[in-house]
Amino acid sequence: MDIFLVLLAIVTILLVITLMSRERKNFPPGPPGIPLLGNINDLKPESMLTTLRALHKQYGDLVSIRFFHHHLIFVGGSKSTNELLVKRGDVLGRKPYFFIGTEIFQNSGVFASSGQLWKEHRTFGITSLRNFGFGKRTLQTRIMEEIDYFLAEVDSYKGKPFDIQPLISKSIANVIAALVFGKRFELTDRTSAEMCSLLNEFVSSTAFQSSINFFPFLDYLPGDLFGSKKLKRDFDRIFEVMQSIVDEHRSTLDENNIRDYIDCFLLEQKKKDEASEDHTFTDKQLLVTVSEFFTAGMETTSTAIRWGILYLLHNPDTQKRMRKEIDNVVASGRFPLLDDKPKLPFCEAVCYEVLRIANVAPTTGPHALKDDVTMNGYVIPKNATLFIDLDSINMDPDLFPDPFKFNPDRFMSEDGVVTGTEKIGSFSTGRRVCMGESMAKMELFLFMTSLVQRYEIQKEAGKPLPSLDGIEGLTYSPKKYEICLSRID
Ligand code: HEM
Repeated sequence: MDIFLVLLAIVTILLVITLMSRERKNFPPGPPGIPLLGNINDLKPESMLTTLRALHKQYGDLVSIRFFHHHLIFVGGSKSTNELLVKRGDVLGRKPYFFIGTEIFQNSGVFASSGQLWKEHRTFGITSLRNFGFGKRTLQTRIMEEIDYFLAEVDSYKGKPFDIQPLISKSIANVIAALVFGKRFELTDRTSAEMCSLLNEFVSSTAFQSSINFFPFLDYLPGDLFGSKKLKRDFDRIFEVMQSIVDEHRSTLDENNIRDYIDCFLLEQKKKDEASEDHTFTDKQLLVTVSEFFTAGMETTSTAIRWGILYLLHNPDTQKRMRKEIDNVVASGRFPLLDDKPKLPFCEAVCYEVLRIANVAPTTGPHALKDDVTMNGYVIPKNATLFIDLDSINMDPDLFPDPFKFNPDRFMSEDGVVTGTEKIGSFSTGRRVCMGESMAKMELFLFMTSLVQRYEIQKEAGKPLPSLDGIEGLTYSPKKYEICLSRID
């Protein structure tokens, strides 16, 4: 009898999966996959880039992948992405289930939230952070201060080979920390080093397309094959540190001296509490938003700078040309600034080429639609998980001929002006476009130009050039490498 029941249960489950995984008419095309299991063999997080490139080549802008009964739809290409996210505007609905967003960030914050909560806190975040320089030129002063510390630390290596990752992470973390926490950490600070290391590991060791993001039950299996338990442990520690920063702010909050984003939030919370209003300015919302801003603001930009240094190492002529341009415009004894940018078009073009070719965010995070959407003759169902494949824009040979070649001149017009940068897909587009785009571009330009002005980027004598292959995770990051930075005096 028991065996009969078990068999019946198995057959029922298989039947349900089969029925749920049946594709409707005009479903976006994709590889056929194994019955019931779907395409679990076709999309491996560690080789997602190459797989998605091949799938778009074969099937076009819309590609569907099935994990058991669950459909993932990848929208690629500039035209289709714009059609969906810009022309149709308000198509994105509630965030679908994904482990990181649902279990770790509890669908709070900005990145992991949706609907009214997302709208309110995206707007509040942008407005509050702007008071402290976010997206404004006044942020330059903060970045230049950090560059001073950064270069002093670089000097201490005296041209000897070293891994620049921890230093870049901590320096970039300090820029966002100034806006969000109102303070910078010493470059030797152990907590800051621990946060950066946990977050770097988090983004390189998991992917939005990992099975744990679609099948919550995997977290309950014994052991930690899918890394979900470690992820929870690491975030418990990150939240613990963030909570202590929030507590410190709460105990020293002064309405007449608002220091940073946390203060703005706490003040808003207090006002709403005092007015006995129902509101979303909860402690959980604060903790998650602060952690998201810190993660998004630190990891992506520092990864882009690391790619930039690596590409310059591989392209010494580009370094020389940047340095010549800087030396012609910037008097010795000071660093390049944003006001110099119009006179440093090649340097700016290099930054754009780094953003394009490095593909720091190869796909967006998961999204879902409010309703079924018909496009390019296919129907994208609202219960599918949707990803925008930004890599397919940045590597589109029609937009960027010979896309795998590092060629900053593709962004230079014949009369030496920066051009064509709007074609880049790196920050996504539409309502969910990256909140920190202008900050990231500012940091990339200022860090890269100051570094090239002062040092020659070289590989360690006798060693081969480090690989330009990256590690696929939540972001696409370079493998660990060492460089020598020899001072130019
Ligand atoms: C090179 C650097 C960066 C790249 C390539 C990048 C890329 C992106 C992309 C592609 C998205 C869209 C994600 C999606 O739709 O799921 C995004 C969202 C976001 N980014 Fe960035 N980002 C960078 C730097 C920054 C910085 C410096 C911040 C500073 C706070 C930031 C904050 C955010 C936030 C909060 C979101 C979520 C926006 C929303 O869902 O409304 N990013 N970023």
